[in-house]
Amino acid sequence: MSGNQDMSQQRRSQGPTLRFTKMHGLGNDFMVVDAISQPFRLRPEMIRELANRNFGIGFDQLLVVEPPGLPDVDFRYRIFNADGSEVEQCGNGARCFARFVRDQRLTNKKVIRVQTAKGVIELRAGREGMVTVNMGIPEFNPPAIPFAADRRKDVYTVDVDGQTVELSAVSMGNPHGVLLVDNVDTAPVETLGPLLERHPRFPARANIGFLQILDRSHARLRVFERGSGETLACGSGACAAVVVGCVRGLLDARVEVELRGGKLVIEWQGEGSPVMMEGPATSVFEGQLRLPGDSGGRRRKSGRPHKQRS
Ligand SMILES: N[C@H](CCC[C@H](N)C(=O)O)C(=O)O
Repeated sequence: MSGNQDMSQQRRSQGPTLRFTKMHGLGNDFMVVDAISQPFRLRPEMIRELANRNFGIGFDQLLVVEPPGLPDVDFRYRIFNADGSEVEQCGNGARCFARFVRDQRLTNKKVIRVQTAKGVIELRAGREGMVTVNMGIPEFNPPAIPFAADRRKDVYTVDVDGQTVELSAVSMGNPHGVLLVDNVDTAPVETLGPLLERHPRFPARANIGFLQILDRSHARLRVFERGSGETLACGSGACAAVVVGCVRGLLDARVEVELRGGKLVIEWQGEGSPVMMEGPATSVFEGQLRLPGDSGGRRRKSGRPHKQRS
């Protein structure tokens, strides 16, 4: 589908129908697809078209539910940004994932273990659509983020756009850069966000958080997300910001993070321990669309099912 064609023009080529649910976590919005009960395979250019808010469905990320690839997990959780890139982690998406698999009766468990591209995370469904996620243990070692530095530091200086900025770097399974700002409302998100997202010192690109600390247990945050631009909320970004604030001695173990779309509660007991995130998951509508004839769950030429990545 070329860039200027919209979904309606594609309806003539009668491909498979795809059922999906539109969801969001504090306004960070998702197309969620059950790829267990329906065949599913989308190329990056198709994901970009579907993510388009004028010609497609419109979303920050596509979340895909697949059968587990490991013995001790319930599902596999794949995440694609609006630019079609597949990534390792999505915190707001994890909460919506937990709500989706229960709403769709794919499980009745309250504690759900899901395999992501970077490990296993645990989701716990609570009351009134609230979900708590064990987001795993943050990683500060530069090669593991990845971030180009000869050794780990709490604060790095990075040359960008003719200036030198101070930022911290951490992985929540996905890479994050975090800058401290006086006021998120006036922070240079639109200018520095895209430049740092693609900065050479982040060889896999990065999500860039702008953190305003109000006191030791309250903060405000805006995030320019890798592959999606600024979103109304970023769960892994809130986790990254809190652990950075803790390591720099500026935040306590339990922090309420105010994002443009609402509030998350983040808890972290220090190095080596996992980050816990609690927040809402909202289901907006269910839909279905006709995919172009050359997409969907067509089996590989050899007739074997689409290879499950390990
Ligand atoms: N843009 C992110 C993925 C989505 C993260 C965000 N939506 C969240 O809630 O954690 C990345 O490329 O690593």
